[in-house]
Amino acid sequence: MNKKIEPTSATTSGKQTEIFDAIIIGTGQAAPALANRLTASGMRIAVIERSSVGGTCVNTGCTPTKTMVASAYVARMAARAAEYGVVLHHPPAIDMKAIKARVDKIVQTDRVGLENWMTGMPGCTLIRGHARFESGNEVCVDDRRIKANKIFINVGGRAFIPDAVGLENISYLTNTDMVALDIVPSHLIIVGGSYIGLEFAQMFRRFGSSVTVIERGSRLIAREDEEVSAQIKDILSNEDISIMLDAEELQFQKHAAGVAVNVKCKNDWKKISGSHLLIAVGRRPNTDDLGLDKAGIETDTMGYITVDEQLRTTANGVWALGDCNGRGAFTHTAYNDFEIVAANLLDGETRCVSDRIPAYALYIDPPLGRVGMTATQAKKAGRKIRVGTRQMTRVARAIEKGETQGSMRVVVDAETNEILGAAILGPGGDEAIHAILATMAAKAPYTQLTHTMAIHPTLSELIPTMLGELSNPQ
Ligand SMILES: Cc1cc2nc3c(=O)[nH]c(=O)nc-3n(C[C@H](O)[C@H](O)[C@H](O)COP(=O)(O)OP(=O)(O)OC[C@H]3O[C@@H](n4cnc5c(N)ncnc54)[C@H](O)[C@@H]3O)c2cc1C
Ligand SMILES: NC(=O)c1ccc[n+]([C@@H]2O[C@H](COP(=O)([O-])OP(=O)(O)OC[C@H]3O[C@@H](n4cnc5c(N)ncnc54)[C@H](O)[C@@H]3O)[C@@H](O)[C@H]2O)c1
Repeated sequence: MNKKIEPTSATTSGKQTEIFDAIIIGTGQAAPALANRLTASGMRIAVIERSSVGGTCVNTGCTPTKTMVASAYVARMAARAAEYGVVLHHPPAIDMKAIKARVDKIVQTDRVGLENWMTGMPGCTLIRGHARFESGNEVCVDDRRIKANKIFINVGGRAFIPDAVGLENISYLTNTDMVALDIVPSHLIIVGGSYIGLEFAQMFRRFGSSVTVIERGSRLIAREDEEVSAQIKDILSNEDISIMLDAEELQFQKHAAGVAVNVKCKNDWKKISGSHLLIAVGRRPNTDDLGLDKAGIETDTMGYITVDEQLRTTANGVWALGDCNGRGAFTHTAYNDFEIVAANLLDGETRCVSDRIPAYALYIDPPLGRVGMTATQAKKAGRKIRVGTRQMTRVARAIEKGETQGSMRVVVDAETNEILGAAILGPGGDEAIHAILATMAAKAPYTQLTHTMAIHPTLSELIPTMLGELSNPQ
């Protein structure tokens, strides 16, 4: 049985102050693991959460969306069943309430598991409410005042809502509303053609919605190389998702169908109407209501907390982890922030945020796995590069699976043979990319992979082949 360690208390200006060894604000993706390490080292800690334990990832981000992506994949394969010689006697239908029930069950299991884990840690007190700094080492939660010499901020972010004509007069959805839907919108209009917009676009198209994506840029998911953006556009267009690029200006109005959007694309105004509108144009950090000024914690103009390489803020004894520090916007970057802070604080190491190799995936189908630099970024950084590519139409496993959209690309430093980055857009691309990530982390030359026997038939077996056919230096 866990032994509970109680906080001590002191009285400051008539108000009882509870004293802990450490405070964690927000139960994002760094907090639970950090709480575990801190309490295991004997500290008494307070963890403060104003909403659902597990934050964005568990409740309104990765977990519900990837659960929905799985349902959307089944819907797609059911619709394509005849191509595989599988005869369905009735056309497949979508039961959105059942999809939502599956999502809710998985989310709840994760959330409750995390909550039980944290409340079961000896010396961990979970406080419900909104935390605000009173000073560099004091935090208020409603009428409770708590103090600690170490404070960790893991407050995450929320959907950014742009200033746009008419938006204040209509109802719109964010990622939080999307994962709570138990109906299929007849026409979903999505503003924003990046991670959130594209994942929801494809899944709701597969559930049966008409979908229009409106993107301000001249291409989708513009952080990627142009060829990758173009292939992603083709994948979505092939499923009859309508895509409007170069949307310089938007105006919103109520409409009998739900909402109308006037879109100015290259000086030409177009009007579309739909039943539902999703705003997916980025995130903003939850730092505007934290009282950071009282603690001397600086932010940039967007509200991201300024941190150094070890994630220390400008206030002594205060760290910021996860999306709120602007150094990453993924669950794995938040978790890596925990690993850096815990290693430096508890294990005597000096790990830095710049040591990590950028890596992420876009969960459309097929998924895009990404590591390191794109070819464009590598060239901008002044590197002489060699590029390898292979289309999925030339990958045996993709052909056998009937999933030949996409390609893989790798960027190698022409002088050092070091792998600088890669993109795998294809079935299992989110998993296969890890072989390249591990090779990069080991700082091994690309020839390490060309000399490794791979398993047949896999997508990964073509990585050495692709590396054996690199372009001339460019
Ligand atoms: C739709 C969607 C899909 C995503 N899919 C993926 C994916 O597939 N893979 C991936 O890696 N990333 C994904 N992300 C991003 C990922 O969810 C975040 O990067 C991740 O949750 C990291 O968050 P965090 O640790 O910074 O905090 P969060 O998870 O945002 O949690 C912060 C917590 O702090 C609490 N809080 C805030 N302010 C206060 C306060 N003042 N007092 C008390 N509590 C407070 C909040 O209630 C919240 O619970 C997705 C995001 C979205 C929106
Ligand atoms: N698979 C994943 O790991 C995953 C999935 C979802 C979200 N996320 C995280 O969530 C974060 C937010 O994702 P996101 O897609 O909302 O934001 P984003 O910042 O990645 O992209 C926003 C997109 O909206 C466009 N845009 C901005 N203003 C616009 C306007 N007025 N009209 C039309 N288009 C406009 C931008 O050009 C851009 O393409 C990401 O940075 C990512 O880290 C990750």
